[in-house]
Amino acid sequence: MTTIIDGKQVAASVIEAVKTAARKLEQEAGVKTGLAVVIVGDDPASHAYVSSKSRMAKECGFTSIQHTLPEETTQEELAALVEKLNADETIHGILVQLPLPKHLNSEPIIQSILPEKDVDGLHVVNAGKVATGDLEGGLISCTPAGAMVLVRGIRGDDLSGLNAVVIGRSNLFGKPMAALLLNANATVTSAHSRTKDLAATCRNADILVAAVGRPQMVKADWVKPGATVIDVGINRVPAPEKGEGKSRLVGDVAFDECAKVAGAITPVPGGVGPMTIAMLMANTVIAAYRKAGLKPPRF
Ligand SMILES: Nc1nc(=O)c2c([nH]1)NC[C@@H]1CN(c3ccc(C(=O)N[C@@H](CCC(=O)O)C(=O)O)cc3)C=[N+]21
Repeated sequence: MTTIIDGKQVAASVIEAVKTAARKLEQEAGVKTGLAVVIVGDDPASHAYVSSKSRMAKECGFTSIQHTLPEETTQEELAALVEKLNADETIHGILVQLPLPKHLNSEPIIQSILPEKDVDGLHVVNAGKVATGDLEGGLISCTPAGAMVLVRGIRGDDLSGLNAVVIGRSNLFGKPMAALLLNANATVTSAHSRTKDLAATCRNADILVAAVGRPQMVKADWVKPGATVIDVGINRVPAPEKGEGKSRLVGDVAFDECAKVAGAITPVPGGVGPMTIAMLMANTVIAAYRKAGLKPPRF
């Protein structure tokens, strides 16, 4: 029997733990956790993500502020807002929604966020801590952190003796994911567009993680029987069966066929996506605990 991993349910239990932690921080230290989300421009998909982040932050009992800046915002204006939020004592987490409009350079903006407020885990200080295995000291990028929670739910905390293959090598996901798996003692392969015989490489994986952005690229004959398959892809594809002009979300894994081979598999939607938002909330309350000089709970 294949386990369909319910990311929504796991995310809901993370959110419950975050709520409890936020309440405790408020009662014991008088600190209300604060998250600032910054969005530039009017891309509808980005606005949808940002409103679900703001909604979730309120549900967790945080102060949630949203800064919506016009498309024509300059680099200097955005940098000035980040500086203001860095200095704001009531804000523990800052998230600048990506991608930014094309005329803005995201890298200096991300690197200007104080590492202790970088709840996206994208600052080089936080990326470096993940790379060196200092998982208690920094903030871990939300999507790989969420994917690891799902992996641990199936395979446990210690991945000794297991082969893990991560397809994709982005700074946003593939690199930190490979580092987290390695840190949990898996034998890790980072596969990518230049990998020779990707299918054979993947068939070796006890844990297969796909983050390439190609709809349904991973096929059943790439999956080792019994493997844990984590699908990080979110691709919107036409769905004429739902009506003209309609679309649906699919992952990087051909779910129906791979589910017949895998031991456990995440669906899209309802897999890694909800975990990303849950881990963002977890990072924010962790940042608030540290600012108050308290040891944060583990999520
Ligand atoms: N600074 C920054 N940090 C991010 O973490 C960030 C970002 N920028 N830009 C965009 C991506 C995308 N992202 C998602 C979060 C949740 C779902 C999610 O909950 N997805 C649902 C489905 C949502 C739907 O139906 O559209 C699911 O997979 O079940 C998806 C995608 C965070 N991102």
